Amino acid sequence: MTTLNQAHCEACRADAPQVSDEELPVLIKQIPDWNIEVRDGVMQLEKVFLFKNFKFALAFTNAMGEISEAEGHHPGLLTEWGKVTVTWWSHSIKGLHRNDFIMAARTDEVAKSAEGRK
Ligand SMILES: C[C@H](O)[C@H](O)[C@H]1CNC2=NC(N)=NC(=O)C2=N1
Repeated sequence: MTTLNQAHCEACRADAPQVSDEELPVLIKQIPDWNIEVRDGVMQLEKVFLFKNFKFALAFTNAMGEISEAEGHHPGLLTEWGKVTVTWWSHSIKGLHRNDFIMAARTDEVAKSAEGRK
């Protein structure tokens, strides 16, 4: 079975199913440091990554842009001095899809090799 951080996103179709109540605890266990937030009724995955300064935060942001473009699935990215807040959800279904868990795991992989982590 492919682990989340080696998987790839499928196309975001408007009729795709959201992650079920049964799948959610199984998937969230695989990305242990991510939080579930609900904003305007939309369930999202969120995690804050800390860096030594803005330059390193911006470099991580740009690296996230690269993998997002490659996968055709994009996060919310709040880039501040010393930290980046990454938020994943599927706009097309206004909630969480397996793609979001894949990209959260891929985000952790990018962060592992990012310079200037705190
Ligand atoms: C046309 C384009 O591929 C779609 O709008 C993609 C772009 N990136 C996306 N990213 C996210 N997070 N959710 C989407 O539904 C989504 N849709």
